[in-house]
Amino acid sequence: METDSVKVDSSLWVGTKRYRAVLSGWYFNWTELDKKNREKKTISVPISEVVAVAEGKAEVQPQKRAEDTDRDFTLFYVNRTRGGKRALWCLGRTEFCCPSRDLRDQWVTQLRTALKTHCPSRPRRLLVFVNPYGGKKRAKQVYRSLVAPLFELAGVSTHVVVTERANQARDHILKKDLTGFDGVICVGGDGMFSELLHGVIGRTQQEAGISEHDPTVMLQSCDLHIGIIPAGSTDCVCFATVGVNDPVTSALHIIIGDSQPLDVCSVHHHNTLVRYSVSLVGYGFYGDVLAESERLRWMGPLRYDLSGCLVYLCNRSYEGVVQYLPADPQLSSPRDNMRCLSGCRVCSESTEMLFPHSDSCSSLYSRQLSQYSIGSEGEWMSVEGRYRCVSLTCMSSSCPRSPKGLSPAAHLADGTGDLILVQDTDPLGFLTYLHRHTTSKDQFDLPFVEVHRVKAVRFTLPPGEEDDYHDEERERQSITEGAQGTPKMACNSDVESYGDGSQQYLAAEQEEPGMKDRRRKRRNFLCGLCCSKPPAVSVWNCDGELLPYTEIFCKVHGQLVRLFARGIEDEEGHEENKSCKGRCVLH
Ligand SMILES: CCCCCCCCCCCCC/C=C/[C@@H](O)[C@H](COP(=O)(O)O)NC(C)=O
Ligand SMILES: Nc1ncnc2c1ncn2[C@@H]1O[C@H](COP(=O)(O)OP(=O)(O)O)[C@@H](O)[C@H]1O
Ligand SMILES: [Ca+2]
Repeated sequence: METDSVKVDSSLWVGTKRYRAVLSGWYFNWTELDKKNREKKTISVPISEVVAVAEGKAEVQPQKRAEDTDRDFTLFYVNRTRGGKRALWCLGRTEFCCPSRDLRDQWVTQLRTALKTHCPSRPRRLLVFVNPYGGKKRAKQVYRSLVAPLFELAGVSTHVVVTERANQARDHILKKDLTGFDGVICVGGDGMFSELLHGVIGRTQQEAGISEHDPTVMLQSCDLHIGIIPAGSTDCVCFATVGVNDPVTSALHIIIGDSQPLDVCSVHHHNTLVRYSVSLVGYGFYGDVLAESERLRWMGPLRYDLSGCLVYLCNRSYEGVVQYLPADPQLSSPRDNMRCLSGCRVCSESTEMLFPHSDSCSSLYSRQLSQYSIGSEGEWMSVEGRYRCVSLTCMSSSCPRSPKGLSPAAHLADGTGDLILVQDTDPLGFLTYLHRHTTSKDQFDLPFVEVHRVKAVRFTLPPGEEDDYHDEERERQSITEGAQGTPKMACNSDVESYGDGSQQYLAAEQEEPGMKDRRRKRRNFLCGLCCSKPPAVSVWNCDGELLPYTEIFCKVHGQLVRLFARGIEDEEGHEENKSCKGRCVLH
């Protein structure tokens, strides 16, 4: 077959030694001397992981570019090393010296041709949003020092926007001309990623003429890829889709054009879309932790540790009615210990059901497909009780704080989410549950914890349970109504239409000034430690944003968006590359 034919086969100097090098089809293989143990070893780099080929003895930093010698060329490629437990990617660099200039030109031309032939889907132009406000407030510096030089080396052009306000990135993607961009990049944390997610999904539905407010609608999957350069506090989405929150690793996944489909959960209140989520929709503990942490943002990532302790000490639980639509248990289960790794079988089988190639549906296929559309089948289940936390996660939600994640066997792209119900229990029991997120012990193997793989969830308050948050909300509405005379339904107050007909959703943080303060006061745990009447109602944490509603309907949309990633690589699968250690440049 043409692609397996040898393109170039010659001897080349690598360092002071001359060995054979072969470029054939998908791989560039060469031999070099391992300096450490002074023995020959063969390096094999897939063309798909070549970052750049440069004439001469080239360097990454433009200012250090060496002179162009006419018989040398430099190869830059993905090199895997170890960073603790996780496989980090870094930029490998090897200089080759050819016997003649012609042979050098032949190598460079053939390598560049192979790149173009085998990697047509690599991004050439990216729209980059940098959030100077999130995490340790180092996003600009991280981008400038670690990422921009790699994009330049790889010939990727960028338009960089350093945001000046919340939701600027979302609004830009929703309304500006995106012609010519092959992807959008978030330099920040989960909250910043969520802005790009809302922009890309909203834009795609706008262009497809689909109303996002209809909870039963099948959303159009989005082609514009999203990349994440981790520079936030939790960086859960990056960690769960790449396996590590390292800017260079993520930049290399973006450059080589990896593509990882991702499930997205839509959150509705009555007939209004409130938010989308890819990691956590959490009520109770995680909601209270987020609410409390907003006050402590000046602490950076540590704010979650302090607010986690404060919320834990308040020992709160909340009444709720949870209805859920179970996914097909024959396909997978949250307890089957099948971690979702790069090339995951469960996710690739779901692809067949979510996006069939053939029109003719086999009976099995049509039965399985139906499980992905809500409403026409399946039995809704309903439970009611008092819960420490109710969490819905479309993925493992692993993060540096919890390397296994909220649900270790959840899948990135299988069209389902895992619903975790932690019933009210004694403080020690709940601490055990939380602590197991940081150990290898099974956090679901506790009597007060249940987990279900689901396609949809509805949360409501038990009849008669007062929802003081909604009372405040209605009070706010009546004030607004008085002022404007036009009745504003609670569920429409979050939708404000712009002249161009596009609908913007006022995310929680854009609600009326003062509402957040009232909510925070109600939730302020320092005073709450002693307050006699704890709030009956918690608040929802949706990927790091607080939701302005308690009663919500969540639905999982399989593989709705795509990230520049490939899932978590199984460390064992790349033994041979460990020997490349120490050849990395640009730390
Ligand atoms: C006694 C030991 C306690 C350890 C508890 C470990 C809990 C694991 C927490 C995992 C949370 C993963 C879900 C991610 C949510 C993010 O979207 C959100 C916002 O992330 P961002 O700050 O925007 O990067 N972060 C939080 C903590 O709500
Ligand atoms: N320039 C800005 N000023 C203030 N807030 C911003 C800005 N840019 C983005 N944001 C908001 O900051 C929030 C937190 O950003 P994120 O990058 O997730 O940091 P962290 O991980 O620390 O929460 C996001 O919800 C985003 O909407
Ligand atoms: Ca999933």
